[in-house]
Amino acid sequence: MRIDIVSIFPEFFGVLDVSLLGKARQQGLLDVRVHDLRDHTHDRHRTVDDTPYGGGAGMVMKPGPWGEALDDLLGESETESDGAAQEPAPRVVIIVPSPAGRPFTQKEARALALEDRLVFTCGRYEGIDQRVIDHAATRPGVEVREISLGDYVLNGGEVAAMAMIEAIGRLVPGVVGNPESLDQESHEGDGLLEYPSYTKPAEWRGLAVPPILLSGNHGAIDAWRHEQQLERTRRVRPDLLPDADAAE
Ligand SMILES: OB(O)c1ccc2cc[nH]c2c1
Repeated sequence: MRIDIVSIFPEFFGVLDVSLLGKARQQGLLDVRVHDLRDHTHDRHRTVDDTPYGGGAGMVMKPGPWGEALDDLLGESETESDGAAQEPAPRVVIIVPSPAGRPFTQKEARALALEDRLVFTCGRYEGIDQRVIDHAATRPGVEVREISLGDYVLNGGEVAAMAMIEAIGRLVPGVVGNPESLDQESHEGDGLLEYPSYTKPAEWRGLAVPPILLSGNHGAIDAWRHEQQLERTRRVRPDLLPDADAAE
């Protein structure tokens, strides 16, 4: 999978050189490229924002630099090209982190992990001129998704993009050493929250590991873990319960 990230803070993504995703990049499982939006400005101050039409507080990111950045990544759209016959455009999903977007879910992370190419456009200020998003959607082979991390507002799209890239990248086949470990996580499988985990020592600060986990009875352990998932989900996220369990 190739992932392109466009931001005015490219240094923000240095962390993608380390840990699991850094190893995946070295192994060629992920091809992550970070681009500075200001490389697509042409004035001395490398300006990327301006005042909003219609008034209001804050600044809006200018369409020009974004249009050129996406042209650079995706090739010029048909309205700019000479209209000559082209090969079918490869599919690309442009992800626009936005508090006005659709909530990001593990289900969407799984789907996006199957894509060949993602482009993250990280806005700042009051956001990106809407025409950038509208025009991007007309590009051949491009799907644009405005996605929110949750019902809160960050200062820009970089943190949201980083979270989504980690959630998606770890699901790309080969990135996580033991793919079975992904099945037991929250929001996977039956959608319940994960059960509590314990490791040595058997007692710590007067707190013992639940005896069932030391029994060696794996059928009973599985049953106990499922009940723990149900109890935790009822307590913390009843909205995730299957209808039958919710009625209890
Ligand atoms: O909360 B967010 O996910 C988010 C995303 C993008 C921008 C751009 C300016 N503020 C933002 C907030």
